[in-house]
This record gives sequence, C-alpha cells and structure tokens, in this order.
Amino acid sequence: MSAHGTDQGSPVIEAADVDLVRSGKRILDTVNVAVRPGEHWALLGPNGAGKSTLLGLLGAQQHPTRGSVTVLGHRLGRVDVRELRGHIGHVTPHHDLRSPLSGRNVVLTGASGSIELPPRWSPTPEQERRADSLMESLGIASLREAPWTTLSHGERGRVLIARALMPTPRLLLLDEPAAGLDVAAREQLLSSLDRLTHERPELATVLVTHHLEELPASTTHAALLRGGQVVAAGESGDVLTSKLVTTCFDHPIAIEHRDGRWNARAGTAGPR
Ligand SMILES: Nc1ncnc2c1ncn2[C@@H]1O[C@H](COP(=O)(O)OP(=O)(O)OP(=O)(O)O)[C@@H](O)[C@H]1O
Repeated sequence: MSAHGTDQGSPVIEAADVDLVRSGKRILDTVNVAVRPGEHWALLGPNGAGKSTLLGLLGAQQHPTRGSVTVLGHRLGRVDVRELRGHIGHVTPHHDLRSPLSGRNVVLTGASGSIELPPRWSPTPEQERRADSLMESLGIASLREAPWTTLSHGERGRVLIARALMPTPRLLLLDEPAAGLDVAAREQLLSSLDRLTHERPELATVLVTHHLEELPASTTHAALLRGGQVVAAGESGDVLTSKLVTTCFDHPIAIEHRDGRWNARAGTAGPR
C-alpha cells in the first residue's frame, strides 16, 4: 500500500508514516497506506509481519503511536471512533459468539453493532429485507434458521461477511477469510467476494492472507509486509511478482498468475 496510489477519488482510509509500538516493540514501522473506493487490496507477509495489526489500525480499532490515520476524511484521535467504525466492516476469525443465534439473526447483529441481539431491540422491516438480500447474494440463504453453533467454518465466514455488510460500509476488512476452508468452500467464498465487489463497485476491501491461492480474482492491489514495514505496494500485477514475494518471505517463491488467480510454489534460488 502506498500513499501514492491511483488518483481515483479520495482515500476511504489513509495512514501516513504510521508507527505502532506495543510493549516496547515496534510492530509497524513508517507505514504509508491509502485505500480508495473500488480498490481491492491483498495484504500479504510472513507470520508476525504485522498484517492483523495493520488491519486493526485500518479498522479504527487501534491508534498509531506516531503518524496519522484518516478515515473518510476524519483523523483518528479527533473524532468519535464508534461513528467511524459504522463505515467499516471488519471480519475477524475471533467472533466471540457462543449462543445458538440463527444465521439470519447473526447477520442482523451487524445492524445493532453487537455480538448478541440486544434485549428489546428488533430490526426494522428494511433491515430484515437487507439481511435476506445479503444472505442471498453471499449464497447462504439456506442458513437463515441454522444455529450459529452448528455452522461450519466456511458457513460462519460468509455469515460474518453478510453481517459486516449490514450497515453498508465503505470499507470491508477481511482477516484470513479462507483460512481452514476446504477447496470447495474457499472457491464459494472467493466467488461471493467477486460477486459482492461487482454489485458494490464503490466498496473498498482489504484482505489479509498468507496464501496467494486465497486471493479473489477481483484483487486490484497488493501490499507486502515484512517486520512491520511495507516491502512493496501498488497494483497487484506490479507487486505479486516472484522477485518481490521472494524478498518479502525471504525464501525463493515462484508466482504464477492465470485466469485472474495467483498461485505460489518453491522457486529457484535466484529470484526473478
Ligand atoms: N500487544 C502486543 N504487544 C507486543 N507485541 C505484539 C502485540 N500485538 C502483536 N504483537 C506482535 O507484533 C507482531 C505482529 O503481529 P500481527 O498479529 O500483526 O502479525 P501477522 O502478520 O498478522 O501475523 P500472522 O501471520 O502470524 O497472523 C508479532 O510479532 C506479535 O507477536
């Protein structure tokens, strides 16, 4: 990611010279990020590179130690972050729901901004229609009545994406959405994401993954992170190269890009 991306529209979110220090450790180091409407970013890097931390910062869940983060033109620290978070859908693998809420009710909690349905809260007919339509477009209409506790990993992932989309966010953040999915569930998820970005052309997305095979064909941009620093950022075709990915993971990796999708395998010692 870079502050020097394409110039189409003002950024949905922008981080400028951001450092993030926790327990004396610099987890992010001079990170510059700008995500514009309609851009679909992949955030890649080895374990511990700082990907989830950066996603949390983009989701206004954390404040930078130095530098600035601007969400929809509002600088963090000067605005009510709860208000800002309403414009950002954040899907994490750590959704702490333990009750057997139906799939549809889980989606509806996206409207109340809560994990459980709040007592005495009931959705408007419009919110109910929206939940149904999102479940339809994510291919999970059959899960309307299914209890959360019985859903598979892949089903939960798609329910949480529908939930995150309830408030019609401008930015959707996805933390390893395909982790642990079998190949069919992964392909269903990626098709759902491709369809979603087609239906909502102004939506911006940032997807964290370790695996290039888990990138939707709609990915437009990529950023490689290593040791809290951005190794490369820009249009996916310029960044997802054998040479740059080899540098990022410090291991020879050969990248192939075919029919819009990427895959990676062991490369030769000399990076291309
Ligand atoms: N609160 C904290 N205090 C100290 N160190 C932290 C804290 N939170 C995260 N870290 C460290 O920061 C680094 C980056 O963590 P982060 O989870 O962002 O990496 P990641 O790229 O998402 O990793 P992974 O691919 O393994 O999920 C790690 O070394 C982690 O141990």
